[in-house]
Formats: sequence, structure tokens, C-alpha cells
Amino acid sequence: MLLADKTVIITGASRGIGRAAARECARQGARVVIGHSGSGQGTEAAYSLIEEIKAFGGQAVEVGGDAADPDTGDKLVAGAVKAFGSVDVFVNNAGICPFHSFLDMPREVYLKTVNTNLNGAYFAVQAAANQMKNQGRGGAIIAVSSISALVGGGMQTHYTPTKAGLHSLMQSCAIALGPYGIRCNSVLPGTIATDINKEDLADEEKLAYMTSRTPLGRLGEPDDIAGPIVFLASDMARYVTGASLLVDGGLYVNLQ
Ligand SMILES: NC(=O)C1=CN([C@@H]2O[C@H](COP(=O)(O)OP(=O)(O)OC[C@H]3O[C@@H](n4cnc5c(N)ncnc54)[C@H](OP(=O)(O)O)[C@@H]3O)[C@@H](O)[C@H]2O)C=CC1
Ligand SMILES: C[C@H](O)[C@@H]1OC(=O)[C@H](O)[C@@H]1O
Repeated sequence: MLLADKTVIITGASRGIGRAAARECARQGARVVIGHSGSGQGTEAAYSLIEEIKAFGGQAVEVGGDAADPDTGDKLVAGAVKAFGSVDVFVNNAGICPFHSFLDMPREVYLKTVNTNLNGAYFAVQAAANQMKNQGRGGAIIAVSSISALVGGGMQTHYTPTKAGLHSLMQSCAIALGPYGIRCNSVLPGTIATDINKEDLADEEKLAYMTSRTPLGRLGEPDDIAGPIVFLASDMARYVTGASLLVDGGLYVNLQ
């Protein structure tokens, strides 16, 4: 098992990519902290994942908290230490993408997106890194950025800068935290069918367009991202830091 004896915190693990990653981390032997918003159906979904993980003999707890709140990272770390005694891996995954045009972007939509996807993440990464530094045995931090860190989206002008920001944060943190043995990398998914784009991809033309642009001939599934996250979290990636891994079925390179 690739993550035996490691404690992994994953934000936004109640649904989508985070849920698949949490399940796979637990399958690989990790003790998992399932982060979620603490509102709506997040809590219920987190508890159902705990049951799933326990059913195959894994260990998991949940911690609710708004990713936009600078204190949520401390809360996640405290929950991990209370339940399992340490933090070895932190996966910053929680995010939103409320598609909207640029010229009439409401300030509150812009600010909510940046606070949820990037500003809160900064402090959560800082909280996890301080815990890892104090433990004195290194660690791994992974940001779920996006192909959107590299390319634009006309309805995503508030979103793509947050993904570029996370990508850049991992590069700078790789330098800042390398001396403590803490590796920092990002995963850049392409288009993965989840709740985040359910409404957008309900448009059959858009769905067909995105699928046709993907050389592997299909959209991604959350499980497609879980393996790359586990790899970067594991000691198999012990000399990988400051890197970004595109997981997009070939979408980015498909010019013509
Ligand atoms: N799907 C895709 O095509 C791609 C997604 N990504 C990125 O992957 C990440 C996960 O997205 P995906 O799985 O698709 O999305 P989902 O909508 O399926 O899941 C989003 C997750 O984030 C949590 N979340 C949302 N808002 C908050 C908040 N304010 N505080 C705490 N948790 C919150 C949700 O928790 P709750 O259940 O409690 O609401 C949920 O667990 C995002 O960062 C997204 O930008 C990147 C590239 C492509
Ligand atoms: C939400 C989008 O469908 C998705 O998110 C991203 O980061 C990419 O832009 C994908 O298309």
C-alpha cells in the first residue's frame, strides 16, 4: 500500500474529485480527514464516505468548515491531530466555478470564488506546513489546480486566476518548504464530470464539443484524478517537488 501509516487531509472530499481521492488514499492505507463545507449536503455526504471507507477496513473522520475562512485550515489540522496524531499529506481540493460572463461579473461572485479557491487555500496550506515542520519528518502538499491555470475561459475570468494562483503557490512553497522535506506539487485536471460542471455540461453541444477536443475521446471521471494524487502523496514521488501534473486526456496539447 502506497500510503500506509500516513494521515491525509483532503479538502472538498465530500463529492467529486476529492471524494474519489479520499477513497483511494484510504485504500492505499492512509488515515483520511474528509474536509467539506459543513453546509448543505456536505456533512451527510462526508458521513456516507466514512461508512464506505470503514466498510473496507479504512479509517476516516470528517471536519466541516468554509474553505474561504482563513481559520478552516487550523481546524482541519486540529481535527487530524486529534483523531490520528499527525498530518503527513495535505490535499487542497475544495473549489467552486460559478460560470459567469466577464463584463457583468458581480463583485460578490468574483470575491467568493477567489476567497474559496485561493485565499483560504493559502492559509490552509500554511497551517498544514507548520504542522509538518513541527513534526520534523517532512510531508507532501498537493493543490488541485486545473488545466485552467494554463489556458483561459471566457466564462471563467474569476476562476482561472485562482487556479493559476494555486499552481504558482505550489511552486513557491516548494522552495520555501523544501528545507523541511515538505514537497509541494499541483495536479491540473482537464474537464472531469462532477457537480461543478453538471449544469454547464447539460448543454449537449458544449458536452459534445469538450469531448471532441479530448484526444482520449471522453471526459474525465473523478477516479482518473485519484491515482495521480496518490502518486504525488506517496514516497514514490519522493524527489518530485514544484511540479505540476496535467491529467486531462490530452486536452491541453490538442491545437489541431
Ligand atoms: N471537475 C472539473 O472539471 C475540474 C475540477 N477542478 C478542481 O477540482 C476541485 C474539485 O472540484 P470537483 O470535484 O469537480 O467539484 P464538486 O462540485 O464535485 O465538489 C466540490 C467539493 O468542494 C467542496 N466545497 C465547495 N465549496 C466549499 C467551501 N466554501 N468550503 C468547503 N468546501 C467547499 C464541496 O463540499 P460540500 O459537499 O460540502 O459542498 C465538495 O466536496 C475544485 O478545486 C475544482 O476547481 C479542476 C479542474 C477540472
Ligand atoms: C468547471 C469546469 O468544467 C472545469 O474546471 C476546470 O478547472 C476546467 O476549466 C474544467 O473545464
